[in-house]
Amino acid sequence: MAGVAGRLARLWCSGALSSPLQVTRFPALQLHLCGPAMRASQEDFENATNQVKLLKKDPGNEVKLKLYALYKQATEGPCNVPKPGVLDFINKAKWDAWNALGSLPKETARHNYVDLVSSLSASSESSIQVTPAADRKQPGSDALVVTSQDGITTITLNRPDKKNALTTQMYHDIMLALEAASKDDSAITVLTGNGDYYCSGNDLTNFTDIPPGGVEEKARSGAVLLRDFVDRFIDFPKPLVAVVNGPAVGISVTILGLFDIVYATDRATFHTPFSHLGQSPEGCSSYTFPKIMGPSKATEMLVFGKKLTAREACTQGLVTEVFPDSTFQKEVWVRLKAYSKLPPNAMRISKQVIRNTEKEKLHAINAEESNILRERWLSDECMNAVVSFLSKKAKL
Ligand SMILES: CCCCCCCCCC/C=C/CC(=O)SCCNC(=O)CCNC(=O)[C@H](O)C(C)(C)COP(=O)(O)OP(=O)(O)OC[C@H]1O[C@@H](n2cnc3c(N)ncnc32)[C@H](O)[C@@H]1OP(=O)(O)O
Repeated sequence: MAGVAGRLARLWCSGALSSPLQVTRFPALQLHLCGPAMRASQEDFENATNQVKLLKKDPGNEVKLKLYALYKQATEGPCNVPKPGVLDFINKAKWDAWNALGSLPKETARHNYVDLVSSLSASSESSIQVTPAADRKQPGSDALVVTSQDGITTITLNRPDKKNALTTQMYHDIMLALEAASKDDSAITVLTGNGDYYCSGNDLTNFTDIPPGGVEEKARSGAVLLRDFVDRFIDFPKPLVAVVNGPAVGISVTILGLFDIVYATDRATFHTPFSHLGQSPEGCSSYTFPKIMGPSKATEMLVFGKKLTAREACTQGLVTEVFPDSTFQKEVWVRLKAYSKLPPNAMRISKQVIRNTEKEKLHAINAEESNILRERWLSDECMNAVVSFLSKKAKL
């Protein structure tokens, strides 16, 4: 718990709380006790802590301190640490905020925290809404945030400083999240990214963690992971929507052929530079792309690494609809919320009728692509491209 609180504190107190005058004059907290019917569950609370990380608007110092205090009270109870010195402005402001909650019960603090996050989310332009309880496992790291509301489960890639590049942990977490979403009571599942990128594809540092079995072992396990990962998309039983909030690279583009709908901001681009990287197509794109856009356009993308704009990708049929960046989030979520109210069983069955005929073929293609890529990863062409990127000599 201290770790989460620490991260929250670091996240919000680093720059924003640098003015001690500003933070020390916030008014006393207006808190009220709530009855049993108003209590938030532990899961609501955990969802709210995830939601907080996705707020797009800075809520201001006072609110940040309120959140900090409520979080501490909800997780640790009344303030129990020594008061920081008067010159330690930031920690003193935080201590004051926590201490001001007195003996407020943990449950009430949890409820007030959820309430506060909920009001912030409603007023922010974030695409993600505060989530009610959903019967699902949370993935094991902050790099992926899963929320559920209004019949929509949203899986958000949350490594904006690394352009949402996919670590091996994230592949595993996405698989877990898809598994849970396939069983929860949501009607639609969405994959999106936090920050300016949708996803920059495979994290190239995945190549640096070589096990005792050497590079062959690494390539072998990488191919198994890739195959499992793509299999989950092939088999996903409910409508799967990509909300492409910015540029997309590599595997985040190829798997779009397995989504049911792809909405993109006009700022998005679609780039599969496999030859540049000494690699080969995956995500079933060797089959879905020629089918979607014809073999020649698919070759331009998958062999020559042509980067498509959102509008070009829409013309080619890879993207369903493009929205102006300024209204993207609003328009897309209004649309998805309306769709999510349709009868969920009918939607699921209709999706399966559309997709099931291809499933067996897609699994075979996935297996083949993964095998070919395993060999590619051992090639000089691939090694050189990865070393070049990691030594900052090359970018796409
Ligand atoms: C044998 C191993 C197997 C492992 C298991 C794998 C299982 C599945 C594999 C599936 C295979 C998929 C194939 C692909 O996805 S190919 C595509 C790979 N992606 C790339 O090559 C993109 C590389 N990134 C870039 O070219 C540029 O970063 C960018 C995306 C064009 C953005 O450029 P920009 O100038 O705007 O931003 P920065 O470069 O400064 O990026 C900010 C920081 O983010 C780091 N970053 C970005 N993308 C990646 C990435 N894909 N991998 C690792 N790191 C990435 C970048 O280094 C910066 O970090 P820094 O701030 O620390 O310098």
